[in-house]
Amino acid sequence: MPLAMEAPRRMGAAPVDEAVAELAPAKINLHLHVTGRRADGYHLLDSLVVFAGAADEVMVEPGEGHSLRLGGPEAGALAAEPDNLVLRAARLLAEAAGRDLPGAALLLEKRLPVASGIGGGSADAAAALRALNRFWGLGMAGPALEALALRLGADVPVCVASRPTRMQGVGEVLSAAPGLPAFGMVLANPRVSLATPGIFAARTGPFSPPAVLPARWADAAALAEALRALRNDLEPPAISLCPPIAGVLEALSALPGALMARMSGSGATCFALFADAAAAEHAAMLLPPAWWRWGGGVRAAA
Ligand SMILES: C[C@@](CO)(OP(=O)(O)O)[C@H](O)COP(=O)(O)OP(=O)(O)OC[C@H]1O[C@@H](n2ccc(N)nc2=O)[C@H](O)[C@@H]1O
Ligand SMILES: Nc1ncnc2c1ncn2[C@@H]1O[C@H](COP(=O)(O)OP(=O)(O)O)[C@@H](O)[C@H]1O
Repeated sequence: MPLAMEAPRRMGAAPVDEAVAELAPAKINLHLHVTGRRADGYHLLDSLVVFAGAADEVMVEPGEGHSLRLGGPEAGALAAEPDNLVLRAARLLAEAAGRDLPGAALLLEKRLPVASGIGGGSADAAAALRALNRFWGLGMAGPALEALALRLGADVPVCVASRPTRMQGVGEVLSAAPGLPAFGMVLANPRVSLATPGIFAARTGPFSPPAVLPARWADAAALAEALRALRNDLEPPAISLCPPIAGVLEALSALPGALMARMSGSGATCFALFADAAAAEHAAMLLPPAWWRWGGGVRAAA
C-alpha cells in the first residue's frame, strides 16, 4: 500500500519529480462557543482546536492531469462524493499558481469517519494544499495557503498548520493556543454521519461569550477542569437530532482514567481526555467494537 510509505520530503521551492505525502490529522474542538452570526448566515465561533494522532493521508505522484484514487477503511463513504475536497484543493491551488503545472496523481488514504465533526475533509483539503505546494515547488507561505484554504471551508485554514490553535471568526481568525500539557485522547463515533449545516440550524438560545483562557495549563487535570467550565454549543442540538451521542458521552465518561468528555465540532464524534496517550490507547479498546474508536496522543505545538 503506497500510502504507508515514508515518502521523501524536500524543502524549498523547486518542483519535485517523486512522491510526496502529508498526514491529515483529525481536528478536535476542545470547546466550541457559538458567539454570534454573520449576515450571510455563517456563525462566529470561539474554539480551542487540537489535532489527534488519528489521521488520513494524502499522497501525490507524477501523473496525467489531476486525478484522485481512494483507499483506506473509510473510503467507501466517499465513493459517491461528486467533488472530493482533495481535488477541489488541487484545482484551487493550480488556479492560484496561474501557470502550467505538471500532472498530479493524488491518493487519499481515508481512515477518519466522514461527516463526523473531526474535520476529516477539511484536513484532507489542507494536506492536499501542503503536498501540492511542495510537489509543484510553489513555495507558498502558510498565510497564503490559509487564505486559499478558507475558500474550501471554514475549518480548512486551521488544518493547514494542524497544531493547537485558538480559532475565532468563522474559522479564519487563528491565534496561538495557551500552553498545553501532554495529554491523551479517546475518540468515539457511533457510526452516524451528521451534516454540519443542520446542526448549526438547530441551535437555539442566546450566543455564548468567548472563553477566558489562561496562558497555560500545568497538567492534563488542570486542562480538563478548565474545559469542564466551557462547552460545545453544538452538542445540545446534535443530541436532539442524534440521541445516540448522549450514550457515547456516557460511555466515554465511564472509561477508567477519563478526565472529561465532550462532542467535537458538529458531531457525532465525541472525545475524552486522559493523563497520557498510553492510558487513552488502552481505554479506547473498552468501547463497543461497532463504534469507530481511537485512542492515543495529541500533536504538540510547533
Ligand atoms: C463546526 C465545525 C467546528 O470546527 O466543525 P465540523 O463539525 O465541520 O468538523 C466547523 O466550523 C465547520 O467547518 P466546515 O465544515 O469547514 O464548514 P463549511 O463547509 O465552511 O460550512 C458548512 C456549513 O456549516 C455552517 N457553518 C460553518 C462554519 C461556521 N463558522 N458557521 C456556520 O454556520 C454553514 O451552514 C455552512 O454552510
Ligand atoms: N476528502 C473528504 N473527506 C470527507 N468528506 C469529504 C471529502 N471531500 C468532500 N467531502 C464532503 O464533505 C462533507 C463533510 O466532511 P467531513 O470533513 O468529514 O465532516 P466533518 O467536518 O463534520 O468531520 C462530507 O459529507 C462529504 O460530502
